[in-house]
Amino acid sequence: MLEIKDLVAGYEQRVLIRHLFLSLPAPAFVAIVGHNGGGKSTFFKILTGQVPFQQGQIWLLGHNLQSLSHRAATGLLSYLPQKNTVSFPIPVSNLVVMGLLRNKHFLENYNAADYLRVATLLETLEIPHLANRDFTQLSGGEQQLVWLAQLMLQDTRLCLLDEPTQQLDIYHKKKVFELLTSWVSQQRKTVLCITHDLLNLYEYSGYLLNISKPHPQLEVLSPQTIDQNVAFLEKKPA
Ligand SMILES: Nc1ncnc2c1ncn2[C@@H]1O[C@H](COP(=O)(O)OP(=O)(O)OP(=O)(O)O)[C@@H](O)[C@H]1O
Repeated sequence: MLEIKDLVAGYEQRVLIRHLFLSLPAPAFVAIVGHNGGGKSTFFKILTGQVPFQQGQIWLLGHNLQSLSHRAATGLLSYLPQKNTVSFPIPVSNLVVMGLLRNKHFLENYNAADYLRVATLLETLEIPHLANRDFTQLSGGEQQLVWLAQLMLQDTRLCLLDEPTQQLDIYHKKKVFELLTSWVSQQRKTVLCITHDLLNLYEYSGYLLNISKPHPQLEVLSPQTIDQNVAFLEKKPA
């Protein structure tokens, strides 16, 4: 699914990722953790082609990342950034349906079946009441759930989510982690999820990648590895 060999990356003089090796089986849930400014979002920006890397090789579903253009558009992966803004009024269902954009021909309209899929997803996320609301007037947490619905609609094998539970209340954090891990077990998706909510992960299986460690590697998610990583992250960053 995802093979990384000797990745070195960062910005100008500051190297953030040093000699990262990773071999990720599919499907899998991976929690990506680390201190603020440690390079987690940068790692996703490398995978989506927004930030170049200095050294190494990345293979995604058998494709060499450097030979691919417009990766997100190819349908290989979907990506939910940490900050996503909309500056014009738009009903929630019209924003979510755009998750189907890559399946459409130029100028092809969304149809009733598309909107039915949107309605079903909004039900799954327990936000059907938001369907006709103006997105720009929603709370931060409500907006986050709407973006998640749009990402789900893209239906890609690899999903990258940058702090999808950041603004959610306790109930919805739990609900979203349940949903993400169920995509893996039931729909065979591979989900890479940047999060600071380690304490929400005790009951799930998958992996943990701590970008702040000197030699980050996949660790099997378990109460023990969560506790070890919490203890590590409680210390001042090096
Ligand atoms: N375009 C850029 N040019 C130069 N430096 C950048 C750029 N984008 C991010 N950085 C720096 O790179 C470092 C890592 O940023 P990144 O957003 O990857 O961290 P993060 O681990 O996702 O942090 P957080 O947990 O706070 O979201 C930060 O110090 C940031 O200031």
